[in-house]
Amino acid sequence: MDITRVAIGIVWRGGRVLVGRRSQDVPLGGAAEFPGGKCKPNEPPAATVVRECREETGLRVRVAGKRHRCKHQYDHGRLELHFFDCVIADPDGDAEPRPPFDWVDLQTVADLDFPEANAMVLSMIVGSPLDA
Ligand SMILES: Nc1nc2c([nH]c(=O)n2[C@H]2C[C@H](O)[C@@H](COP(=O)(O)OP(=O)(O)OP(=O)(O)O)O2)c(=O)[nH]1
Repeated sequence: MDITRVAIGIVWRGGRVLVGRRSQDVPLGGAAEFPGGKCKPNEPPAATVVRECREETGLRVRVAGKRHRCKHQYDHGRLELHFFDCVIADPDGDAEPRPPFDWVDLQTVADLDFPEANAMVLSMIVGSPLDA
């Protein structure tokens, strides 16, 4: 069965992370989400996450490290999810994300309605935040 590779960024700044909301007309519509998306053929997930963060939030990020990898079966397909800790590439530059993305306190993040596949990574980041 086909598996779709997805790369997702946990973008940190001063104890907060970037969170958006999925459109209503896509799978998992209306859920909270970290920036990310599907990997293009032959595209390494670390490159996907930088590209998707730029496309979705307007911000340039760099990968600080791998955080978690898991597989998850949704009704809309089977995914292999690669989660990366990321930081703003230019720490002195503008870090105002494009809506619906916004900076959210880590304490608040765990209460949001993220997709099922995020459950493990959410407890990981709350228990062990990146100092950025
Ligand atoms: N962006 C994002 N996607 C997530 C998260 N958690 C989670 O299970 N997903 C799932 C939802 C989707 O099935 C998949 C991401 O695919 P997508 O459809 O958003 O990707 P994309 O931006 O490349 O979309 P497309 O325009 O090519 O359709 O990963 C998350 O935190 N962020």
